[in-house]
Amino acid sequence: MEKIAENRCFGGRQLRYQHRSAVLDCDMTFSVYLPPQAAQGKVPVLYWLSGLTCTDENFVTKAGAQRYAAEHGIAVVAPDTSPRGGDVPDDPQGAWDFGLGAGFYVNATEDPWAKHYHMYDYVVSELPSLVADACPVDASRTAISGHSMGGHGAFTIALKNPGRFRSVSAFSPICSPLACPWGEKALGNYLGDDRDAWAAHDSCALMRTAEEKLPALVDQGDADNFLQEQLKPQLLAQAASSAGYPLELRMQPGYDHSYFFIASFIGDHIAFHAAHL
Ligand SMILES: N[C@@H](CCC(=O)N[C@@H](CSC=O)C(=O)NCC(=O)O)C(=O)O
Repeated sequence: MEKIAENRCFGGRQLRYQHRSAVLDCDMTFSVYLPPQAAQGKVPVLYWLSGLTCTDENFVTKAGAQRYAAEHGIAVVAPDTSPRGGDVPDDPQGAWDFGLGAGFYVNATEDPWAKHYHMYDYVVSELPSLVADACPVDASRTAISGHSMGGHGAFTIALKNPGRFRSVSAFSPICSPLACPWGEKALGNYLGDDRDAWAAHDSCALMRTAEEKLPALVDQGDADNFLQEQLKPQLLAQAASSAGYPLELRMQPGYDHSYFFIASFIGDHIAFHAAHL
């Protein structure tokens, strides 16, 4: 693994690494913010999963998270959103909602996607091991968050890995890929036609049977143009209510789907995770 960038930021360091991924069979890049406290010893860590079309850099350059991560002494890891490289297949029509930049945090089982598209294993296994080797983080104090497709990733990964995370949050998450066009396209292609296989990556389905109940926060803008057709937070609220899951869903008036929304509330999310780390 090679460090390819380092910038001083709020007394800490914003780092970027490149490495060969065995799980994805391609070269990958990820970013880590280390707060000033990391100079003295291990710090808790927040994994951030980005949305469709993003690389590791969107969150790092647009969310303004470093100020709050420095305040609370939390490292923040931001991976890319899909495998990358010339031999990684993309959407045949070049659409932005599938393929490159749209790995959906699952392990594809269908060709031609199955060779590289294993973002679930990458985020759950390979990446934490690389981070632990390179950075002073305390893996026993880990939280996860994300935006849109990354909110789906954060919730499904937290729900599928009890004991691993202390808290989970999301901005504008895709709440049920079983029930929206983005999810149907991605999971249909990556996992095939069997919708039972999709349910293993659906936050609502997973929440209904969850044994571990993590502190959970969701922010959703009510002026988000993807709200009705793709995101459907009411489905997550219903699943949480029927399962007795402690989800706080905050509808934020006038906010859209952009990083301006994330930047407005990322401080709340980092404080929320800090309280549980
Ligand atoms: N290019 C698209 C818009 C795509 C978009 O809005 N992507 C979001 C995530 S959407 C769900 O996963 C995003 O985070 N974009 C990156 C950014 O920096 O804003 C279009 O043309 O509509």
